[in-house]
Amino acid sequence: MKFNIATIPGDGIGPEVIEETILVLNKIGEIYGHEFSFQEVLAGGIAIDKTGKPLPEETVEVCKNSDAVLLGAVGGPKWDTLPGDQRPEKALLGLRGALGLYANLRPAVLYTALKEASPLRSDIVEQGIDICVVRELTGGIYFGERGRKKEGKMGEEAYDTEAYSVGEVERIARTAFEIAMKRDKRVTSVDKANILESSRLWRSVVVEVAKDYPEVALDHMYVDNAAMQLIRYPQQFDVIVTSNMFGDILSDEASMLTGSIGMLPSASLAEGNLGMYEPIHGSAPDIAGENKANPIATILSAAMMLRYSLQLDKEAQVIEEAVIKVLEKNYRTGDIMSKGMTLVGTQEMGKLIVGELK
Ligand SMILES: NC(=O)C1=CN([C@@H]2O[C@H](COP(=O)(O)OP(=O)(O)OC[C@H]3O[C@@H](n4cnc5c(N)ncnc54)[C@H](O)[C@@H]3O)[C@@H](O)[C@H]2O)C=CC1
Ligand SMILES: CC(C)CC(=O)C(=O)O
Ligand SMILES: [Mg+2]
Repeated sequence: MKFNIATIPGDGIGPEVIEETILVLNKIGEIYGHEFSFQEVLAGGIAIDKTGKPLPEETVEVCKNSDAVLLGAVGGPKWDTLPGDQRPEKALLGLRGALGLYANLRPAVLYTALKEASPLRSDIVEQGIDICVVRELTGGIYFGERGRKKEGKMGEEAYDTEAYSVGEVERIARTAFEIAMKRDKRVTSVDKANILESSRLWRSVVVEVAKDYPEVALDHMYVDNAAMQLIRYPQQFDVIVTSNMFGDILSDEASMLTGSIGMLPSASLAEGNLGMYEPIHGSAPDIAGENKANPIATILSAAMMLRYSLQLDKEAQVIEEAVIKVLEKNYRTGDIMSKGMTLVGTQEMGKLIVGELK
């Protein structure tokens, strides 16, 4: 079959990890007789440099007309002094909004081969970690009203607004319960309902949605406690459903349980089949251009793309198995390196994974 994939390499390590991922997809195409047609488009800092805008209209159009979107990362120090609404990161929010990508799935799985890379106590690590963070992606404080007021009690004030509607919470809660039904049937809803009105609404809507899923055990946790519990005893979590900002923060934390942020993929899903797939990390300016970035998060994001947008389950599994095989052969990028392992760069890791595809 033929599939049209929009690719957005973006900035920093984005182009490096996307390049390896395209090699993996091309090899999958060759083995299974699919044609992946890649159309590269601009977003982020590179788009600002080339067009003056972080998210050109053409990019949105190409993405809307594709079967799926694969993104590296955007942002970097070069653009840090720009006003908030002109920054590269605005492209991400713009794309998520324009494509209606309200559900962000971030699976944190500790591979057996990487147990030594986890910073957790060995008795905790031995039990294995498999958590799915379901993050609301088109609402909350990243999309709320923001601005500045010239006069405040102590001078100029700045504000950002967290707001959620019943409809927004209901659809993300439903996504989380549907996912839990295919897993261990446990949902933890994370909020700050002891303080925030938006969290109180969130909690009441999640309780209502839960009534449609009597087989799923639901509990609630305040976000500060959840941040601590993730380290103390991660096995207590199966599916975590939470708001845009809490999910952003908790998933970076959860990534470390699996060894590195360079391991965690994500799928951002809309109502239909269209989805955007990206590693959860950013553009990592500190290692950009040095062939040091771990491409596995992006390669596993491509596997999620095959599974969720292209319905190629078998091919997705083949990619995931190839990643495991390379890790079992003790190859490591710097972020997951430990004693006795073989250190490889971004490109070598990509080629090793391609070599394991069967
Ligand atoms: N989805 C996106 O495009 C995102 C973009 N950003 C942007 O990226 C820029 C840098 O942000 P940071 O806060 O530094 O977060 P970051 O995720 O880019 O980097 C944090 C740390 O993790 C390391 N790291 C990240 N990905 C890695 C990989 N694949 N392999 C090995 N090490 C990796 C980096 O070297 C750095 O030490 C900023 O402009 C930020 O706004 C941040 C998060 C998400
Ligand atoms: C750069 C932000 C807009 C987003 C972010 O950190 C993320 O989605 O993980
Ligand atoms: Mg983030």
